[in-house]
Amino acid sequence: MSELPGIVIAGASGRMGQMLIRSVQDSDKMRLVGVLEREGHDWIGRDVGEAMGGQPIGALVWDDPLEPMSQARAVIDFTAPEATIALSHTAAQARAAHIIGTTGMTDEQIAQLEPASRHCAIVRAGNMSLGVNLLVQLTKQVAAALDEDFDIEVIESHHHHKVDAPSGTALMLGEAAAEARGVTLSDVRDAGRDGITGARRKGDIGFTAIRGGDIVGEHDVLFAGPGERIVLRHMATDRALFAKGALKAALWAMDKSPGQYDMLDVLGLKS
Ligand SMILES: NC(=O)C1=CN([C@@H]2O[C@H](COP(=O)(O)OP(=O)(O)OC[C@H]3O[C@@H](n4cnc5c(N)ncnc54)[C@H](OP(=O)(O)O)[C@@H]3O)[C@@H](O)[C@H]2O)C=CC1
Ligand SMILES: O=C(O)C1=N[C@H](C(=O)O)C[C@H](O)C1
Repeated sequence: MSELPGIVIAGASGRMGQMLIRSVQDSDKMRLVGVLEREGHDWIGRDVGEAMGGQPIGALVWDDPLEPMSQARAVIDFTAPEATIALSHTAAQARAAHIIGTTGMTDEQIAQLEPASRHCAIVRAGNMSLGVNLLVQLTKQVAAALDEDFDIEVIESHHHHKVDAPSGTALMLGEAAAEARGVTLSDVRDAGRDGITGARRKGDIGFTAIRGGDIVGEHDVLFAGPGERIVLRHMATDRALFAKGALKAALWAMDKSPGQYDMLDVLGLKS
């Protein structure tokens, strides 16, 4: 029996789920003990390698999370808000680290993760890439250096399947800018302009969401001031980037005390 730590992937048939399964299979630091899909999904009970159209890999698709998670040190979860909240209870019960990439969670849903975080480590980030997390820190630096004569806009582009807006990453960047300015994002957030909106309110942080084609994920933070503009940009061209960050977070979190963490903790970028 392998000594490598066991990993479970939730949302197995999803875009990120399948990418994560391939990444764990390619890793020599962890082993896949099972994957999760929702009750009634036609992959349930099958070997996930075969379900994905390839060779069997010895990991089954489960609808009962407790079974595979009893053998796991971490579960990686890129699904949907309601699925993530339900899974947090099982991760807590199994004392497995819960790595959450799911975006689109409301403040109320995020608060519902707190009881689980008393029993296991939770790492949650709207973007698991090194580049975006560096961009968060750069955004803080630039926003702190400029006054409100510079209007801040976060512009994000994603594929046409994406269901939430603004993206989790855009919100991370907006939070970073707001924190650096000493304001609360909900007080200055300006999203979804349409019609006679009135002039831009000084100090607002605006969000624009573009959806189209197969764009993996692009984020600009624009600082538009009198006579000059600064644009900080990240462009993701491959979802493997997010999977790489998630695997790093899983290895990091499995030995951590219960609590809530983010990718700045994992990457040692906290200022
Ligand atoms: N933090 C990061 O770095 C990144 C985060 N993301 C986020 O990850 C999430 C998933 O993205 P993506 O893979 O593109 O989406 P997909 O729609 O391709 O996959 C979502 C998966 O979650 C499952 N799922 C959805 N709702 C439920 C539910 N209620 N119960 C159980 N399973 C459920 C789906 O199953 P079914 O098909 O049966 O509905 C599917 O397998 C999104 O929130 C996205 O924004 C994406 C990339 C990077
Ligand atoms: O849904 C996606 O695809 C992505 N979602 C994340 C987000 O909402 O920011 C991260 C990445 O941009 C891809």
